[in-house]
Amino acid sequence: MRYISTRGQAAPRDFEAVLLAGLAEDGGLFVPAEWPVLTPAEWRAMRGLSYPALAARILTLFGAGDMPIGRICEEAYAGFGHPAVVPLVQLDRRSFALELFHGPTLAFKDMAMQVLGRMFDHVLDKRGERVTIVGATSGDTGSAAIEACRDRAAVDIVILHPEGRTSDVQRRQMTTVLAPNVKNIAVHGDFDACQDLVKAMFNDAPFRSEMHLSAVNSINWARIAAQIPYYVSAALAFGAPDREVAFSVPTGNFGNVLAAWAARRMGLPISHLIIGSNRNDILARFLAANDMSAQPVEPSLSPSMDIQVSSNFERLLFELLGRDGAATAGTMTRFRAEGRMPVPDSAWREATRLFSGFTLDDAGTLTEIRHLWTSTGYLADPHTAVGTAAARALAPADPAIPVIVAATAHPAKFPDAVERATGIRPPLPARLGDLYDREERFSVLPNDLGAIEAAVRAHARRNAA
Ligand SMILES: Cc1ncc(COP(=O)(O)O)c(C=O)c1O
Ligand SMILES: N[C@@H](CCOP(=O)(O)O)C(=O)O
Repeated sequence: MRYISTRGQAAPRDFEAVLLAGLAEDGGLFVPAEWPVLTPAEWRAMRGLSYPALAARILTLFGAGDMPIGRICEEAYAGFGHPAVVPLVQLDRRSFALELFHGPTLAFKDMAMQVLGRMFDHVLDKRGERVTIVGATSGDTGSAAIEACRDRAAVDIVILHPEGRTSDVQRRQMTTVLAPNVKNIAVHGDFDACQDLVKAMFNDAPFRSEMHLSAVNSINWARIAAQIPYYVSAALAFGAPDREVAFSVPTGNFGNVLAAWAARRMGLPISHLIIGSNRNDILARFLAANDMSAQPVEPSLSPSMDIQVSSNFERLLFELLGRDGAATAGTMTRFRAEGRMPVPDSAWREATRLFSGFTLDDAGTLTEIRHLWTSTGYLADPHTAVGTAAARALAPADPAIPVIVAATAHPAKFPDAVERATGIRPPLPARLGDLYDREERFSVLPNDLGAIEAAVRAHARRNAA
């Protein structure tokens, strides 16, 4: 399997090289040169596989088979808190929660990150190399990445989070990990600023090569690849490939729903992809009226989705534009310069045939958490609640199609919102019971590339010494 850049100017790579590279050197994102497409018989043959075996099977299709991928997946999911890894919970007659938060940091990011940490170990050990991972987080990627990379011999990791804009639990999950290879930086700015800083570090060629930068955000294709298996697992459980399913995905950076799109591109019968947004609803506005215009990021009760520039949209755009790298590069450059993405009408119409978007503000989110609790006894986190409300509002007309909602975080990560809605303060699992007593360690820096690069360099040098 070879990978090409969405901007058409980077040399094709294999899976291992894409894992290490993160962002392509032309500023684009890596995508498979050709999509693997499975026959109905091949999908059916996956029924009954354990989740780790299914994940290994999918990742092999994307070129990860040169690694000991079976062992990596077994180990990655061994510590999850549910025997099914990704259990399905019925919410009402036709909607179901696909719980993706049974990993160590209680959010769906663990699903891929536990695999990526082990992949990095394997590849770096084999090559005798060392990398510096830089990542941006609105709250969940950071803790999952730190948990997956802490104490790994060949990895230094620096995570940027927007100062004061995560939940306390999210921040503490990052800043209380005192492993020497981990550094947390709170940036004066929002998530988009953090993500821009990460991309700017990658686009600074001398710095990138000096530091051997790697990425754990979903700009890294390996993240998307490792998020595809749970869509496959859920669809198979409902009878795919012999029955259609729909997914509702609370969305920010567009990585999770892009993984669902990829599963469909591989031949899984997914009839609809419903995108749930909080008040930062650039994607919903795009789908409603081809209005992809970035506005200032506003804090919400679902802080992990407080994002306006959804990185992975570029991968979908590339497909909508007929895999034309020059057109994708031009569109992205104009978006960056003008804050508005000029998507051709035909491409927008094609997107709306599959995707639909729904916006839920904070009041609606609290109402939805309360409604779920009183009507079904299900305690949802605010992100998941955006997804369940979207599922109800935009369910496909055909009642035979089940709607599967990606339940992306454990309610205990957002106890204030859940308590406001239901009066119940969900407790953290026992292993995190002392989170509020642990020492926190992080730096606070301005939104300034020079300052951030200096901090990354100092961190990497200290650990190399
Ligand atoms: C809990 C939670 N839900 C939803 C999202 C949005 O997912 P994505 O950024 O892949 O669209 C995030 C952040 O990524 C998250 O942490
Ligand atoms: N919501 C995310 C934002 C980063 O998303 P990613 O999927 O690109 O890593 C977070 O929690 O940090």
